[in-house]
Amino acid sequence: MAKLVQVAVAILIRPNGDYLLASRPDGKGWAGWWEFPGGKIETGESPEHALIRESQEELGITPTRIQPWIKRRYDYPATHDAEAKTVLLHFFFVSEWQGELQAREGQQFAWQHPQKLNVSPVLPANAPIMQALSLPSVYAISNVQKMGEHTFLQALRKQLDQGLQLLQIRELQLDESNLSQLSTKVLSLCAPYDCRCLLNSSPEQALQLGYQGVHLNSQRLMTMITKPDNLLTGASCHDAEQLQKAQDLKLDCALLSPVLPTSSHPEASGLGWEKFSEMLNGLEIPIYGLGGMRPEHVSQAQASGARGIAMQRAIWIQP
Ligand SMILES: Nc1nc2c([nH]c(=O)n2[C@H]2C[C@H](O)[C@@H](COP(=O)(O)OP(=O)(O)OP(=O)(O)O)O2)c(=O)[nH]1
Ligand SMILES: [Mg+2]
Repeated sequence: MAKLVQVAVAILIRPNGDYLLASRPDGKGWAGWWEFPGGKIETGESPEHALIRESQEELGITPTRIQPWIKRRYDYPATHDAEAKTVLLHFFFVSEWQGELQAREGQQFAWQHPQKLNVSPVLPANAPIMQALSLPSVYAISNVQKMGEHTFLQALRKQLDQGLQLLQIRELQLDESNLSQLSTKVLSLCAPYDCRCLLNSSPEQALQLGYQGVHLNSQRLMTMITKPDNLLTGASCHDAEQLQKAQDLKLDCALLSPVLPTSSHPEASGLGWEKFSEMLNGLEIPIYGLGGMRPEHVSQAQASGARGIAMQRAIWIQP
C-alpha cells in the first residue's frame, strides 16, 4: 500500500482576494508543478504548527492569522521523479503574516486572481481547491418578498459596494413579467461590479432573462441529466443523495441546509455543525452552508470544509 503523507498547506490571501502559488523546485518530486506553499507534517506535530514551520522554512514569514479549511485525500501514482503515495492535505487560509516573502527554496512565486489562473500545471490534487477558490465565501440570496423591492435594491447596492460577488435571485412569488422587470433592475445594478447573478428557476428562464447562472432547487436538481450549458450552476441540497447528485453533475456549487434553525423554516431543527461537516466529507464541489447563517459564521463553515455561507436575511441587515 502507498504510504500516507500528511501535509499542511498555506493559502496566502491578500486583501483583494489574490492568492499565492509557488513552483516546486528542482530536486523534489513533481518539480516545476505549481502548488501552495507547505509541506509534510512531522510525527507528533499539529497541522497548525507544521503550517507555521513550513511558512518560515519556505517563505521566511510567520503566519499570524490562520483559518483551517478543507482536508483532502489524494492518491498520487508513481512518476519519473516521485514514488506513489497518498496525501492528506490540510488546507489553511493565511490572511496575515509577519515578514517579507522570500523564495527560500529557489521556488518561483505567482500571485493569482481566483478567476484567472495564469500559471500551470497545478498539482492535480489541487484542482477542486482552485475551483472552490474561484467562488467567494459569501453567497447572497435575494429577499424582495420580505423587504420590498426598493429596500432590497438599496441593500444590494450597499453589499455590492462592499464587495459582494455572488447573488441568487429567488423570488418564487413573482409572475413572469414581474420577475423579468426585477431581473432587469438587478442585472443592471450588478453589471459594473464583479458580481455574478444566478436565477432560482429553470436553466431556460435564467438564459432568457440574461443571467450568468442558474440555481436549481433540489427537485429540479434530481431530474437533471447533465449540467446546463453556459451557466454557472448551483443547487439546493438537504441530504447526502442530493449532494452526490450535484457532485456527479459537476455543478459549480451547492447549498446544504438548514445548518442552524431558521425563521424561514421554523419546523426544521437544523443539521448542526458536526453533521454538516460530516456530510461534506469527501465532496469535491464547493458547498455553502445555509439556514440561520450570519456573517460571523464564515469561519465555522470553512472549518467544516465548506466554501462559506449563504444568507437570505442577515446579509441585507446593516449593523
Ligand atoms: N506544499 C504543497 N504540497 C501539496 C499541495 N498539493 C499536493 O498535492 N501536495 C502534495 C505534494 C507532495 O506530495 C506533498 C508535500 O510534500 P513536500 O515535498 O512539499 O514536503 P516538504 O515541503 O515537507 O518537503 P521535503 O523537504 O519533505 O521534500 O503534498 C500543495 O498545494 N502544496
Ligand atoms: Mg513543500
